[in-house]
Amino acid sequence: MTTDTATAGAAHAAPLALRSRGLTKTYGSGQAAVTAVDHVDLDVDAGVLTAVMGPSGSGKTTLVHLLAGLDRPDAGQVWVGDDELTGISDAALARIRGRVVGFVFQGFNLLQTMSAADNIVLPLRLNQLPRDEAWYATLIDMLGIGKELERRPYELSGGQQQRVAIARALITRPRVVLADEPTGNLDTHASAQILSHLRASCRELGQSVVMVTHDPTAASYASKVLLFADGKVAGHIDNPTPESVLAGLDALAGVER
Ligand SMILES: Nc1ncnc2c1ncn2[C@@H]1O[C@H](COP(=O)(O)OP(=O)(O)OP(=O)(O)O)[C@@H](O)[C@H]1O
Repeated sequence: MTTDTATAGAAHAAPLALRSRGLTKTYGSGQAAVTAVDHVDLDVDAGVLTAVMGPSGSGKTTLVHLLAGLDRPDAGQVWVGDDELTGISDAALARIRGRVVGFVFQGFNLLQTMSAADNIVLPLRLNQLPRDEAWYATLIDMLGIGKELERRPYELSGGQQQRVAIARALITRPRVVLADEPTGNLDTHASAQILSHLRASCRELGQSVVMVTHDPTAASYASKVLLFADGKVAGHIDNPTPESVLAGLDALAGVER
């Protein structure tokens, strides 16, 4: 992810999964106003895993909700590929969002009355998209959930549920998957598995993933870490390691090492 100042709509050498210009969101008004996202320009490369890190309250969740079209900005624009998510009707937004954006949010509810398999294909039904059996089989195989398909979510472990949620996010082949703390409640082993799957879906399947995390180890699975502070992009780290991420966060907080 870069913060270049290329004009919106200009040709780019590398394909972009996601783009924003002047993205701004303020909560409240008057003295109580908080600008959670403050004129953010982003270019997210296609086919890579990007992590977003920063202090609590810096605006990360607000940012991914705006990028996903789950929330409306006060100003600015968002594009997923060539589709603009801003400045369109709710109906048009829902139509685009259902087809081009996938979500993996912490505690994102799987429907308990449905089997894992039915949960996974639900976005296809909701968006009247055809089922691609080969793609379904690829996802089940990559995520290792072949034995879990007929079980209900409450019969699955947290890690298994999260893998089902990832399959559901990927089933429509969305251009972008946005994930908010996708490993927040998982143990180290389950986290490593989920992150490997997300990274593999980028490397092997050309998926683009933007993931908010507080965990430097989780962030080190990404190709790029975006550092976010006070609603703004404060820098980024290429090819991150847990150490370089910690150093970046310390620098952000003004901590000497
Ligand atoms: N619905 C809301 N109403 C009012 N203020 C909000 C709302 N949602 C978020 N905020 C405020 O906006 C700022 C950014 O919040 P946000 O949740 O985006 O931060 P974050 O970086 O994701 O935080 P954390 O890492 O703690 O989850 C915070 O000051 C928060 O209090």
